[in-house]
Amino acid sequence: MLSIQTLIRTACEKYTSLLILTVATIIALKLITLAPPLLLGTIIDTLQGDRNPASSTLLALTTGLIVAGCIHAIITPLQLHALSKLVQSIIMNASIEWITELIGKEFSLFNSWRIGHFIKSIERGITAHEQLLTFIVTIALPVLLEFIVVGGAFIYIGDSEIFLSMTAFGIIYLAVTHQIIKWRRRHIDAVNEQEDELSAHLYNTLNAGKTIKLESAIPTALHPLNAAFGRYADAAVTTASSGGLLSAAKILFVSLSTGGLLYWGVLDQLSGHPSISVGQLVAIFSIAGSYLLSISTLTEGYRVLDQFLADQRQFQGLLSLPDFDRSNRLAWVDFQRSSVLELGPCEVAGTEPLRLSIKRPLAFVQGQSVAVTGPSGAGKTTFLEVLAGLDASKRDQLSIDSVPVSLLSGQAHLDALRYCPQQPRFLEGSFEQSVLFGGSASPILSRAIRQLELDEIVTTRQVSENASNISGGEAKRLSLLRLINKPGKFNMFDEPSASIEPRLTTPLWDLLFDVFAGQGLICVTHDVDHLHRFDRVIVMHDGAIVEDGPWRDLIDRPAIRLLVDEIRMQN
Ligand SMILES: Nc1ncnc2c1ncn2[C@@H]1O[C@H](COP(=O)(O)OP(=O)(O)OP(=O)(O)O)[C@@H](O)[C@H]1O
Repeated sequence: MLSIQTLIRTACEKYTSLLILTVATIIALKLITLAPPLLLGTIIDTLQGDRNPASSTLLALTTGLIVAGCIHAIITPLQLHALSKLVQSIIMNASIEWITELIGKEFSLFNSWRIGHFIKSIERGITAHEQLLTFIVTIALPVLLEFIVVGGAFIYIGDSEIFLSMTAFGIIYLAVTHQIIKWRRRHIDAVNEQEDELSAHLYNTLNAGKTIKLESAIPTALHPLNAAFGRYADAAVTTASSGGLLSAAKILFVSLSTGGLLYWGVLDQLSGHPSISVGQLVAIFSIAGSYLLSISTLTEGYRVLDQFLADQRQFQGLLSLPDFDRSNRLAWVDFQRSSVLELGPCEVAGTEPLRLSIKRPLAFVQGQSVAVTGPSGAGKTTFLEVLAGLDASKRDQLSIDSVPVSLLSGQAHLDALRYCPQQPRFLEGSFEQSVLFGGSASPILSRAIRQLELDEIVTTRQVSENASNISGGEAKRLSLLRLINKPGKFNMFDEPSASIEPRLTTPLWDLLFDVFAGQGLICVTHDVDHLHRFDRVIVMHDGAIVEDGPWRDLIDRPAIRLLVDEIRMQN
């Protein structure tokens, strides 16, 4: 997570010329805004002081006033362009960095994240940084510059006491505002929490939108969402009302300070020996007014800063979650030609019975093909994910050629243990992008594409978002290509033949046995008709391994026959 200092350092080091241009345009704007009140004051004094003022002088002063307005109009878009370019460049790079970091988190987190909630937190984290940078460059820095410029102007006019009194009053105002902002923080947190909740409900509801409509269940489905809208509205009202106090403080500050200033000016004029002319009074009043407004804008910036810190804390929480690839792991290991994957006794807890309970050590030889079967909910996917090293808490018990997987770098781990989940997932775009995720095609791929009858899709189509333009069976077949294209030492498929039409089931298994002959092939499958083709079959029930051996040795056992009947019925 980027701290405020890092944001500022990035602006100074990487975007120096943009920063200089932004600051220069801001200074120019501040200086040019001083011109109209000073010129106006001079015009008034010239008109008042001289019975026959030179018309050329007055016309020159008036022209100066108009020219100042024109310069102001020219610099403003330039300043906005430089500012937004600076802020957006920094935020874009930071956002890319954050998302890369989040994608690199542990596998298990991807199951637990509530996507809508998560998206909202990221969005708010990014917006907070954007607002903070804008605040620093457009408010904090200009107010500092204005302090110097206005201070100089008042000293020049000879009224430094007025300037000091205004500044002291501004400091009191900021202190009061600080107390209000501190008191308001819990309301802000509450509204943020409700906003995240709302986003989570919205995502879930829209995700299930098609089914909700099919079941005519809109009122039921919208109930939690509507309740979330209600809670958000309540929290938003409280926050907005508490924000009213800040507005009241601002109005009080501006009216008391400008009123006080005018009071002093009027008394000065009435004294008989005024220390300043009417024109100077107009100029002072105008410059001081904009200075006081800038001080009140500072509080708005402070409110944003406070919000930023809250969003930063939440975002920091996400970024501090454990990474999959930690440093000091072995980037490269000289594995044996035919490796052995071993898993020690371990358990994965869940609802009773245990999701997985491995009582004895297991070994998988690379040349072996292994099927994992059992009824639905037996723990097959849980087991396969442990074997693929996706469960961080079991990586110490998992080893390849006696090297614990926990010691391997992320890349070495994922190159050795390849895993194809049950649910096909794609990126959007061309075949290489969407299916191979940017990888290049190996020589074996064209044969696999032909055998799985995917030629037409691969050559003519682009996979759309959510793969909505291809069928479920096509998606499943396409998803298998990744491991075929880039096999590892052990290749694990979760239900490779699920959703595949019966006509293509045998060619699919033929392909897998052919491509992965002599390499580790481990498949979770309900496809009992093809179990005899595997060297070894592991049968699971209630999270435990109940049988393990060649299918021909297992098939005649009465318990296995019963399980096979159960699996066939579920198919
Ligand atoms: N994230 C989770 N938290 C808690 N329990 C879970 C979780 N995921 C799955 N389970 C439970 O763990 C058990 C094993 O699930 P698993 O997905 O491993 O079964 P499976 O044999 O692959 O089932 P299927 O053949 O239906 O895909 C099931 O009872 C399931 O309800």
